[in-house]
Amino acid sequence: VEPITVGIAIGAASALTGYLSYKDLYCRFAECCREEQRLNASALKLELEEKLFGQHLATEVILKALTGFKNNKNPKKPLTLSLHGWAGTGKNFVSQIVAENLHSKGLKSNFVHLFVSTLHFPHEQQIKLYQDQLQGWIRGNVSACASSVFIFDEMDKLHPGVIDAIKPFLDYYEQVDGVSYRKAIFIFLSNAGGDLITKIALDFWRAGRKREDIQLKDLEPVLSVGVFNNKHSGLWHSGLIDRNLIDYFIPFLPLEYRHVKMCIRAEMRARGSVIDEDIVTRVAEEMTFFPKSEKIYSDKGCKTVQSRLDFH
Ligand SMILES: Nc1ncnc2c1ncn2[C@@H]1O[C@H](COP(=O)(O)OP(=O)(O)OP(=O)(O)O)[C@@H](O)[C@H]1O
Repeated sequence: VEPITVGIAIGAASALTGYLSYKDLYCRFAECCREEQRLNASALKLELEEKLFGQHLATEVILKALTGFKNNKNPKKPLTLSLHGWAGTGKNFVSQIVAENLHSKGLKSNFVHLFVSTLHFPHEQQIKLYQDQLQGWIRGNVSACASSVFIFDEMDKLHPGVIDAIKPFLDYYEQVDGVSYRKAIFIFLSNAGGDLITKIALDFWRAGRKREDIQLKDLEPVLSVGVFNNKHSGLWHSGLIDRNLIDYFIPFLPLEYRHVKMCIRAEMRARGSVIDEDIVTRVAEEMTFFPKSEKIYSDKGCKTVQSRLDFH
């Protein structure tokens, strides 16, 4: 008998004789919903600090919101986060990091669900159908796993009203039709409010103040009112805002030239390339910046960095 075969046999036997419970063993091979699993807050902090550039507010609020929520054994409502900002500033990127820290398979997990407005809810005439489907889908998934995560991308392209269908699930009810939604997490992504965020960032810049001095209180109230009154935010006159069901409005600041450079270096590192500062500068200089007079913020954030790098 080969030593390897013996090792496997011993491993299997010890597992079966009680070092690992049946559930542990099962969950090594199949994905399990572990509702009580704690969040590794320091790992999430490290990951956000290392990978997410130029977003001190988003990093701080996301960490605070998730640790508070996951440490609470008895939350009174699901966690709802609304992420706002210009294109390419990291909203999808952060959602992916958050998803991976909650369910290790991230967006591929059976317990993480991504809805894209233009893909899943494209027709204005079908709002009623979408509302029914959305309710059924969320009810089914939360019944199967209470700590399910739902991400709604392109909220600004969602017809007003669709999202209000899930309002009862986001409220302070202990149960709705026998299902508790209190451990679920809902994340909304939107470009709405990007103009308000940029204006405040620009005001700070013009006043010679540091970007890192912008505080949540400078932005959050403006953002919630702005989004509520914006017909194209997906949350126009929404009961979710009206009833204070959104826990955090999280601003993503527009990215500057130095952040774009950081994204380029990160992408080179991810590809296993040696970092060549000449290429970094060349790619960064190909990007376009606004406003016209000062050219501070990247029009597309870090969004086209990957494809531009292919040309160098
Ligand atoms: N702040 C950031 N820090 C690090 N990388 C970033 C950041 N913002 C964007 N990126 C990089 O750019 C890519 C595109 O960004 P992402 O898809 O997160 O933008 P977005 O804000 O969701 O844009 P949109 O509103 O257009 O959907 C990411 O996959 C990531 O590689």
